[in-house]
Amino acid sequence: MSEARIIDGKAFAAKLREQVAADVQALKVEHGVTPGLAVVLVGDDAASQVYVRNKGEQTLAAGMHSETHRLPADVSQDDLLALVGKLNADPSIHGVLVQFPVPDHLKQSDIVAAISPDKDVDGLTVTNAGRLASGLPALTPCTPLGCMMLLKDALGDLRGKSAVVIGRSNLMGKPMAQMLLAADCTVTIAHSRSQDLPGIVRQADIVVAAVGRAEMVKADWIKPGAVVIDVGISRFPSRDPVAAAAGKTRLVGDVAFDEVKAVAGAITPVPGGVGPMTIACLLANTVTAAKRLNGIGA
Ligand SMILES: Nc1nc(=O)c2c([nH]1)NC[C@@H]1CN(c3ccc(C(=O)N[C@@H](CCC(=O)O)C(=O)O)cc3)C=[N+]21
Repeated sequence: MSEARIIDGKAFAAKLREQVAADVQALKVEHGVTPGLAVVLVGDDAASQVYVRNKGEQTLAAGMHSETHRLPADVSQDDLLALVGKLNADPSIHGVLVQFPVPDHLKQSDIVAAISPDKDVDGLTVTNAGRLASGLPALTPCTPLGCMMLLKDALGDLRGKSAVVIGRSNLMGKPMAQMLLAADCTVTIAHSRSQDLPGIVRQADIVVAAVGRAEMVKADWIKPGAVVIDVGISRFPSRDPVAAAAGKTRLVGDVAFDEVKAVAGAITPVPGGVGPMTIACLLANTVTAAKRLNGIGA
């Protein structure tokens, strides 16, 4: 058995962003529409600051309109919902995203519910979850969408494959399972309460790990040749003590990469796998939303 192919999510995401930029250019020239994304950040969580800055930069680089709204950590639910309402009504904005997590006094589900489903580029509203589950045109969550693109690239046809999704969050596990099902996979959703998780995962041609437990998925869980997609991102202090003292972190996925790559057929690394796809898919979803809001075929 040879070593797994390492799936280069960073390169794939760069190509997808080029495609998005070309779509944006065509929308501007042919329809006079510039897709616009508004990101709302509450408080000053360090990781969120980095993600939101990256989103803004990549949105601009694709030729789109970008707005970042920074609100204080103690903002009231009413003030936050008022901003979401304003963005829903703003014709220059086609995508509205509230960065999570939000401080404890705010209710995530109520915030999501306030976002117009047609501008819900995170695909988190009940309306979009229902559309996805019903096979209707939807805006779908960016991370599972990126995983599907990588899987289709790695495997071509997914029909009839056995897929195991580890994790059942609304943001990742559930929509991932729906997308795999729509692609005619035989889908199992496993989670922290599943009995014999290793035994379940060993059946899979496709493993998507999205539990948020560092290096939980081991080599002896993997059927030889399986495609392994690692969605986990855990942060630890850098191995270099000097860098660690300066606050540098290293990212670790849900998969024990070094051992699993000896068994798998293909595997995504962390970082450089699914993460970059998430932001590229956010841009793609914003273009999709802009087209639909303007009645342009999409
Ligand atoms: N409303 C909302 N929508 C989100 O989509 C959302 C969110 N809130 N809150 C946080 C999570 C996390 N997330 C990531 C985006 C990009 C990378 C990414 O680009 N990761 C790089 C590394 C980045 C680094 O070095 O920190 C990689 O994996 O190679 C990771 C994670 C989006 N999220």
